[in-house]
Amino acid sequence: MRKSIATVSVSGTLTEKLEAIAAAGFDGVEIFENDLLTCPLPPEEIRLRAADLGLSIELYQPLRDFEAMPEPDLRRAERKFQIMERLGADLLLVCSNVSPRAAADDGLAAEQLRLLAERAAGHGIRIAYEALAWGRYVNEYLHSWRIVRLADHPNLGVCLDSFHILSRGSDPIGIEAVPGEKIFFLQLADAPILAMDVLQWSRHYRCFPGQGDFDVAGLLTHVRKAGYTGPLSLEVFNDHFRQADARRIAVDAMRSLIALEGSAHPAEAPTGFAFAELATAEDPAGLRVMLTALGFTRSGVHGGKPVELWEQGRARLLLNRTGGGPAPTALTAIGLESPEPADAVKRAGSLLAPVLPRERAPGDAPLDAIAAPDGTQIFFCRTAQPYGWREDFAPGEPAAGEITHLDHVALTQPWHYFDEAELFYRSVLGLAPQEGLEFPDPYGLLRSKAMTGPDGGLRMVLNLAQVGAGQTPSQHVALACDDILAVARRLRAEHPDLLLPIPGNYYDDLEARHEAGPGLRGLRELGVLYDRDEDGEFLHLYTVTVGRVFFEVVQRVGGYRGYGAVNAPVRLAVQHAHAH
Ligand SMILES: O=C(O)c1ccc(O)c(O)c1
Ligand SMILES: [Mg+2]
Repeated sequence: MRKSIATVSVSGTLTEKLEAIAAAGFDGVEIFENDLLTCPLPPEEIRLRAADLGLSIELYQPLRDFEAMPEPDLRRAERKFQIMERLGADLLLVCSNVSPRAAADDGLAAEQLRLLAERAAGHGIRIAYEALAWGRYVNEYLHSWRIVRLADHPNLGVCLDSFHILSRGSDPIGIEAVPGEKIFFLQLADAPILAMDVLQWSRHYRCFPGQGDFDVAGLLTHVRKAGYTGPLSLEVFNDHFRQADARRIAVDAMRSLIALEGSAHPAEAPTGFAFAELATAEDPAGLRVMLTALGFTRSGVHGGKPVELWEQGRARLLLNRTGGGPAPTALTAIGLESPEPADAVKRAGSLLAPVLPRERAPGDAPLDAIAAPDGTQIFFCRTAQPYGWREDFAPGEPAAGEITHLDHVALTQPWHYFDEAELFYRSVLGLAPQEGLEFPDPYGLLRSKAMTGPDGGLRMVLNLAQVGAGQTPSQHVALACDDILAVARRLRAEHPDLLLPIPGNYYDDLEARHEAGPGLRGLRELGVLYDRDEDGEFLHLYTVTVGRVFFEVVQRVGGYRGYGAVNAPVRLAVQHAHAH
């Protein structure tokens, strides 16, 4: 289907918006009235710009508060038609009346819309009538369709907007009863479920399909069944997107439509972590001490690059000293076990992820990599033969210790691009978002969302440092083990300085919340934190930060699926105290 986007969805002047939208590969645009009013170019010039960029102007919007009024304002409508003719747009969006002067009278609304459609026809223009979720009387899509049917004019149809339909909890199955040729336009937006006034929700929190909680794909199925053949057009009002880079947001928008249509290259989802890679200084003495204390050994060195392989069980860490400079240790890459790495990278490319050039010497295993929104490199690879990446390291046997594998990695996301990251991991890696959480930090708020693979094999946590919390490190590698108390005892005995100390108040509260069973005994002395849900228990500890990264050791008991979120504020507060 043709792909379009409303100019209100991206930042900039109208010409900047059009350029960004065209660069992302869209076929058309909806021109939002405010973008035209504030543009110094005459409509004829805008028309030419769009044409030069290969964009068709799909729709002009909106005409407000028109129907069911004491008098229809046809003079205003005529002026809009003239502008549209100069613009080369032949579809006008009329959104349902919000004025207190509107009458609750479907017959009157239909009569006036019919008049409008008749006038529009004289200019070769058609009218798409949209029920705003907060319309005074018309706020359900089936109501707008009843009025359109009553008006019965070939130049009048409905505009369906997924936000208005799904925010009100209307059942989109009713769309199938609307003849496809009477659906003049389809606007798509997603949103997180929020308990707030629907107008505020719509104007500030819309996001692209796949970034929120609505079943936009389900709605699209009904629209297709109805026989709609027009464009898929994104219409997103979002405070962050308005401030972000237009080109980047436009690409994100296009990714959303590709994922929604299901037209990306197919690939099986990664099944787990092959490795996590830390970029580190020339002589990462502190990091080596930390890894040794955690039970890792250096089991291999890369044949051609200053990269060390540190292993314990199936937990694998690469220390990459290529940068060599004084930059602090940072988590810069992850390797994902992929059934078919070449397919995985094709899928990522078809979803507009930047595919990184392969840098490998002859004889090295092929490594396909892409860049995640935060710049983290993601390698699709296989640890096992043939083409196992581990062979490049002349590896010895991994050490046997308590640590068994990587449980999850947590990545810090750039400020205005959290939604982009969520859609990226959802569409490219097949991860499902869990409930978004917010944690108090002594100097701000940390927003966090866990993303999990189909069988729980791959877990990632996306963090967003809100205002003030920017200094708190939240990039970390979580290591799974079967006996966290043994790990904690050894650290406590040999490297007490590497353990993040946990306040006694935390344990007083923990003992108040949970009966002191055998699981809880000794946690206070060892600095181990605890959580429990219906499915199991979770024990975890944190190390101090090395550069910009810290480690977490976790033990999952039973079917516990979370990440110890209740304990995050304690961790953040202690990290602050440590850093200052
Ligand atoms: O928020 C609004 O006013 C508005 C305008 C036009 C639309 O298509 C819409 O969905 C909302
Ligand atoms: Mg709309």
